[in-house]
Amino acid sequence: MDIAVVNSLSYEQFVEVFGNAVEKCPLVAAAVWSSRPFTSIADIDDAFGHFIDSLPDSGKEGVLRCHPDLAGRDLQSGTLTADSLAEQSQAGLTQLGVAEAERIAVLNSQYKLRFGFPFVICARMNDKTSILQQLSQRLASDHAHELTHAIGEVKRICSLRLQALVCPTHLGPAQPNHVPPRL
Ligand SMILES: NC(=O)N[C@H]1NC(=O)NC1=O
Repeated sequence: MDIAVVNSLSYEQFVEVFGNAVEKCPLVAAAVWSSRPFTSIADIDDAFGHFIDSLPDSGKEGVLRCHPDLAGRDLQSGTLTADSLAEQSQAGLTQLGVAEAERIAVLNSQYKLRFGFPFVICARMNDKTSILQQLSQRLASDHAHELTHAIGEVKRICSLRLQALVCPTHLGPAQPNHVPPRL
């Protein structure tokens, strides 16, 4: 879908297409629709990012709480969203050994107990080793830093989901040696 098509979507259609850009938070897409017309994917991405940043801490925590645990119950019971399943699978989290699965489950519980929201990381930019490392490291963080870090990861996940939905064409003609926008 290109930008012109995105800009032509009704809000119902926009929420249908982008409703899971932020995991299980269609409200974000519903709010971002007001920022049309968009000029590029980067522009859409900025609108999602600004809306998330504008939330109070309780709203940011709410966004995090909509995320499933990595390698958690939803993965085992087959109830992950298609986006999340593809991401967790790419990071190798569907292929964990018994010890690795146990370790991530223990760390996920400790993390939730400490911060009151689940550990969130952009699975597509990591593998199971770096995820386990960062989970241990971030457990030692303080609440304010961790909230900021986790929301940064939500925005990374969102950027990659947007890139998969919108093709990088612009309203103007393609430039030679065109470099796609960095998200
Ligand atoms: N908990 C968590 O990080 N979940 C997510 N990460 C990601 O890349 N996709 C998710 O669903």
